[in-house]
Amino acid sequence: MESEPKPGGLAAIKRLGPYLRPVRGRVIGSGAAVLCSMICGLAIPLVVQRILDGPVAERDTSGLPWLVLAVAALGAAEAALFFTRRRLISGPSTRVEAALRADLYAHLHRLPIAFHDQWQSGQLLSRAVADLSTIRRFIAFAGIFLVVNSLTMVIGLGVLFFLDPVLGAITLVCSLPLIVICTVFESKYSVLSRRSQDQDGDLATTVEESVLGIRVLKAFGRGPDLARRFAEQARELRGTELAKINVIAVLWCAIIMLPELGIALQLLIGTLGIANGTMTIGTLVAGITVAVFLRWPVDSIGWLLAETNQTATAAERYWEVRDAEVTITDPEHPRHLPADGRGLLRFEDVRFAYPNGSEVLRGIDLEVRPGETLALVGATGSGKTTLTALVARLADVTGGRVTVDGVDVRDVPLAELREQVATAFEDAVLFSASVAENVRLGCPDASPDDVRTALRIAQAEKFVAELPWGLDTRIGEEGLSLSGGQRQRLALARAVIGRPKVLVLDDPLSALDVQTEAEVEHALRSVLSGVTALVVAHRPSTVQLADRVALLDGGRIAAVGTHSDLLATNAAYRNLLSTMDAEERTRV
Ligand SMILES: Nc1ncnc2c1ncn2[C@@H]1O[C@H](COP(=O)(O)OP(=O)(O)OP(=O)(O)O)[C@@H](O)[C@H]1O
Repeated sequence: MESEPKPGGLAAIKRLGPYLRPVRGRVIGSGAAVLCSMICGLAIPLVVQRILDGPVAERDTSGLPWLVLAVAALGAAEAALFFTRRRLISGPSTRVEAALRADLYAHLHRLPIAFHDQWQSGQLLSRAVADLSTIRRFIAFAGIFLVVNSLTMVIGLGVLFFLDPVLGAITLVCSLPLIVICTVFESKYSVLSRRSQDQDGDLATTVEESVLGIRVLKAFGRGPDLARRFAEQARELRGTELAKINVIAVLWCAIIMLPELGIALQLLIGTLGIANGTMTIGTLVAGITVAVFLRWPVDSIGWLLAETNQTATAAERYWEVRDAEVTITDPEHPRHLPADGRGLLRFEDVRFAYPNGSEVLRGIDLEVRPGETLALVGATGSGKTTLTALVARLADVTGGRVTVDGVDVRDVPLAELREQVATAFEDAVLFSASVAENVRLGCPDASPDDVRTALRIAQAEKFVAELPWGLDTRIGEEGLSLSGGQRQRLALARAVIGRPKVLVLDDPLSALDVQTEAEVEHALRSVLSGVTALVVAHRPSTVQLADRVALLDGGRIAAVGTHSDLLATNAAYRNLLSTMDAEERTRV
């Protein structure tokens, strides 16, 4: 996922404006506090000049206590204002980070499956965590100091010109090359910064995939291969980080050398001026003190520019996700599913093509009658999963329409549609939460009784009761501590708990033994007799439990009928069934 930075990284930072607006008072207050603190620091050399050219030069200490008090007061104010800055900014910066993160997370949920198919999860993870931390640091520190330190440099130069125009001119001339060097640095560093942040995302993807797929990797002994790939990616990232360090090192060299050169020149010219009587000792010491005070604002510029660059890249990466189009949205003129509808599911001349592929479905006409269980069979890759995804609008048809009780699913508010159409997938994903919480994902308002009924329907009640804390047992990340069959039964319970009118099961029974599978199907049919079910079947045993079977071939429904009719009349169906049979025997 590597890409060169687009021009306008600063525009990406500017777009964060609406998030900063509610806290702008505190951000400006924090900037003002640190600027005043800097001004206090810059005023101290002016008092020092008075002390040297007054009490010290004239050996008269009468005015000394007030001048010393002024230095102490300015020092105390400088410290207090610095403290105020930190107190003012810490709340707003973390609040902006939290709001950006919450909006990103909500957007990720609204984005269609097609988006998630194309994006590596590690890239999303690094944007949601690392990039947003970079943005927070910028708001709390780098952004404010970039402005304040630039102003301090201008004010400091003004003070130097006020003290002595020659001292001011020396500092100015020594600072000008820095602007050229910083511009060159800017363009080089932004390319490297983007590369390293993308490589960081790739690294996160590898870690995440390895952890999720740890069983497969162990079973196939592929751990060392992955470790090598990880080491290679880590090496690439290290290379980019080293290149970044090299660029910064050149910048730092200039940033340190030029002001030192300036101080040396000030000492030379100043000493000659004192010898000629054109400058006082107080002015020279004050000038040098101001030049030394300006070291931090000047020194920090390199680092602050690096942070700004990194933030521009982070903001760009953030907006890339936020700008991704939400293609599956609520209809403008919603229609509701009829309250007395019984779940008549129809596919009318349905066509579908993936954005980067050819047409998978080429005119599907199919009806699943209310209360009927229809098994969908077809060769691998024939489009069964794709077809099932269209019912709950996990993807939208590219032609034709899908209707539930006569209403186009695209006209139904998404929340209502997904309440009435429940889907259980082949890959039973469970979350790090209790059994009850996992089941309740299908219907957040469900009572404990509803949870138990759903578990009973899915034939999961018995094994859940045997878990150490029953319904409250937390199941590990993705439910890894449960067997495949147990996970699928929980996923099934989650699908039925909301008592949907239409149930779409994408082969959710594949990991169950034949006996348990039959029990689950039997329970499903007896308890939810009013449900219309579309079941992707990979096993003859599942097919036999359905009322009718549809054969998907070449992007069309090649045949529909009862299992026995199709067996008797359709050669392609017989062939497919014998393949399924052979596969099932090898599995047993
Ligand atoms: N996200 C995607 N982008 C592009 N093509 C895809 C995508 N997902 C699936 N396909 C392609 O669409 C076709 C149908 O895939 P689908 O998963 O619907 O088939 P299936 O019949 O469910 O297969 P199986 O029986 O193996 O589960 C396949 O050729 C597949 O490669």
